[in-house]
Amino acid sequence: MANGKWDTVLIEGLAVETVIGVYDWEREVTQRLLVDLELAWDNSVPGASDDVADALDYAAVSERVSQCLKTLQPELLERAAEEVARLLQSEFGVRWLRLTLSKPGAVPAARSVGVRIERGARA
Ligand SMILES: Nc1nc2c(c(=O)[nH]1)N=C([C@H](O)[C@@H](O)CO)CN2
Repeated sequence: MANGKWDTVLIEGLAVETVIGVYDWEREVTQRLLVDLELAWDNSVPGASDDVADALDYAAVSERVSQCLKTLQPELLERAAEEVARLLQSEFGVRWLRLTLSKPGAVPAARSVGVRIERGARA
């Protein structure tokens, strides 16, 4: 963040049911993805105004991310992550983000598998 603040807005464990996967059977079912987001935002402005219009509205972001994933129906988690990152930057003006996409059912022997990306710059 240009003003030296390192504030974030968090979304943790956002569950989205969608078609995702590379195998034929995966194109016939929905599976649960979990989305974790750290989004750089200057929280001092809404902290002073107490106005949600100054905040990064985590409810609006959650709704849009969920809609994106349900529509995209990608094969790879990597593709899903890139598209979500792109919309957060272009539609919500997020300058930096860390995004984790988990697919808890994908590897039965693992608690979860997934990808994590960071995009943009804090400063
Ligand atoms: N790096 C990745 N590896 C794999 C992915 C993926 O999205 N990214 N996907 C699959 C399959 O769809 C898997 O989830 C089925 O269990 C395999 N590897």
